[in-house]
Formats: sequence, C-alpha cells, structure tokens
Amino acid sequence: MVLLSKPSSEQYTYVRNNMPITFSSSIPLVDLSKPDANSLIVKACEDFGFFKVINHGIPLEPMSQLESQAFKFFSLPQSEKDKAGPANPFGYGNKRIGLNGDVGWIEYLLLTTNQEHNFSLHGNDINKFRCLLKDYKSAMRKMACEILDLMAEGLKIQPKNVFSKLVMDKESDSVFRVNHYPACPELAINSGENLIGFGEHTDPQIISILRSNNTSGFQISLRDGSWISVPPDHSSFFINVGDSLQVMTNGRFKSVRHRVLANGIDPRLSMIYFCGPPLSEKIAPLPSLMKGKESLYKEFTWFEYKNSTYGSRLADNRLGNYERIAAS
Ligand SMILES: C=C1C[C@]23C[C@@]1(O)CC[C@H]2[C@@]12CC[C@H](O)[C@@](C)(C(=O)O1)[C@H]2[C@@H]3C(=O)O
Ligand SMILES: O=C(O)CCC(=O)C(=O)O
Ligand SMILES: [Fe+2]
Repeated sequence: MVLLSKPSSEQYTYVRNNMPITFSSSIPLVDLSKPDANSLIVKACEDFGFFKVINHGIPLEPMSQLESQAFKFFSLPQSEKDKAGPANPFGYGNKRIGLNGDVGWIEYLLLTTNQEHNFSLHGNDINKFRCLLKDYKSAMRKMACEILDLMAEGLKIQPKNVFSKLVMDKESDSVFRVNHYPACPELAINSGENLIGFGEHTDPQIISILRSNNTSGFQISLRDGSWISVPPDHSSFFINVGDSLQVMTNGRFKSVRHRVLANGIDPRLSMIYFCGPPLSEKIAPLPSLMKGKESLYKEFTWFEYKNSTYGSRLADNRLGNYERIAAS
C-alpha cells in the first residue's frame, strides 16, 4: 500500500471512541457438531444477524497457509500488486472501496468464485496461492450450504435446500474477498480516535462467511445502534446475515451492519466468502415464511439488486428502495 504515511483526516474517516473498546461476550455461538445448532442459528439471525461458528470441520493448516500466501502477496512492491488491479470490481484494490467515493485503511483482492480470475498475481508461490484459494473457496461453499440447510431446518421450512440451492447453483454469483488492514502506528500514539478500515455497511448477499487472523477491529451494530467489538478468533468462522436473506425471511432475519477499525499495532487479514444467488434469481419472501402476512418488500432479481448496490455508497440503506409502504 503506497499510502501508508500519516493518514490525513481529509482522506480517511475517523470515529471518536468515547469509551475504551471492550470485547463483547454476547456474540451468539453455534457449535455445528451439536443437535441444537439449527435453532441457535435461527435465534442468532433474529437477534443479531450474526453468529460465530465452532466445530466446523475445516482443517486449520491450509487456512493458515493461505493466510501466509496472502500476507506475502500484500508485502509485494506496490507496482507488482497494481498489476492485479484496479478492482473493477474484481482485482487488487487499495484504499478505494467500490466506485462511489468510499475509502478505508485497507488493501484487498476481490475475486469471482466460479471462474479463474484473468489478472496477474505475481509472487514466488503463485501456483500455491491459486491452489489454496481454490480449495478454500470450495470449503466455504460447502460450509455455507451446511449452515443454510440448518437454517431452513431451524425455520421448519421445506425443502431443506431452499437457501443452499442458490449457492450450489453453477450460476451462483458468489464473491471472495481477502482484506488486508496494515497496522497504523499513528493510532497507537493518537488514541481517542479510530481510523475506519472498512466503513459500516450491510452485505447485500444471502450470508457471508468471515475468517480473520487474531487481530481485532471487526465490529457489529446492535439493534439499538450501538457498536460492539467482536473478539477475533482465527480458528472460528463468523457469519453475517445479508440483505437478500432479510428479504427471503420477510424481515424475520435482519442483515447485520458491521465495520472494521484499523489497528495501531497488528495488521489484520480477513477472508470473506459472500454467498450470492444466480443473477436471474427472484429475491422475495418465501411463501412458507409469510403465513398470511404481507410482503414487506417489492420483488427484485439479484441482478437488479446488485446493480443498485454498485450505484450506492457503503453506508447506504440499500433495501430502503425495495421496502413496501404498509397500507394503513
Ligand atoms: C461501496 C461499495 C463497495 C461494495 C459495492 C458498493 O457500491 C456498496 C456495497 C459494497 C459491498 C459490501 C460487501 C462486499 O464487501 C462487497 C464485495 C459487496 O458485494 O458489496 C462490497 C462492494 C465492493 O467492494 O465492490
Ligand atoms: O475485513 C473484514 O473483517 C470485514 C470486511 C467486510 O465487511 C467486507 O469485506 O464486506
Ligand atoms: Fe461486509
């Protein structure tokens, strides 16, 4: 990242920290090996739109190898990394997020999941990096389906694969992202303010599966608008409910607002698998979840929603345009 000198407040966003950052112990925890996982997932999606997953069966060693490869990539000279950019939307991106003026203390790789990316990724072990990426993406898709099937089970709706079939579809528009937030030593000295790494937003997809190294910074917003810090745990996964799942459950599950704050001491590296439906998929409340209630949303295709997403700023309430005004 070339810009890592003094981050000027004209370019970046800071948030005041009136209180010291404390880690929340109230994050819902789902043990995938336990029989109550399905009901705990439903409760977590209703209350937080977010939960942590343990006993997921994904081996840790390949994940840490992928993490090392990613760190290696981000430590390449800027000119090498730029060969994989600009992120448009796919490729290497640095500071700018999306196309509408959002910036953060971040550099990243944004990748498709159903085809090989055609930009160059230079570095010593490029084939190893590609291979680890491919295996990790398959593992994430498999885990996403397991979680989505448990969700349908917990909601007591049929068929069990009502959500997972969208991710299994060969046309599924899922996306994979590796985010690198370099340590920002200025922050260690200048406390009282937090530098935004990735600004607050909801993910537009169905669910997102996040895994990071052991560096803090990830926060979620609670229903009352307050922010809590999620204790990092490199051996677990964190699941975000996305806007599409909010619509499919007619608002029973709420997509979680989240953000990342830069760290003064350690770099953060996160990998996120965003489970997107096929572009032509109609996103609407599932009839089995309506139970005579009216739909809270106008119907749209994922293609339409994705297009409107790319025309929006990170913090925008993108679902607002699709809410139905309740008839009085
Ligand atoms: C500012 C933007 C970046 C984003 C597209 C958008 O216009 C609004 C949504 C953003 C987001 C957030 C979740 C994922 O990281 C992402 C890949 C997505 O699908 O929507 C990003 C988009 C991006 O970085 O291109
Ligand atoms: O990097 C992270 O930990 C989260 C980033 C995020 O929310 C995103 O890429 O959509
Ligand atoms: Fe996100």
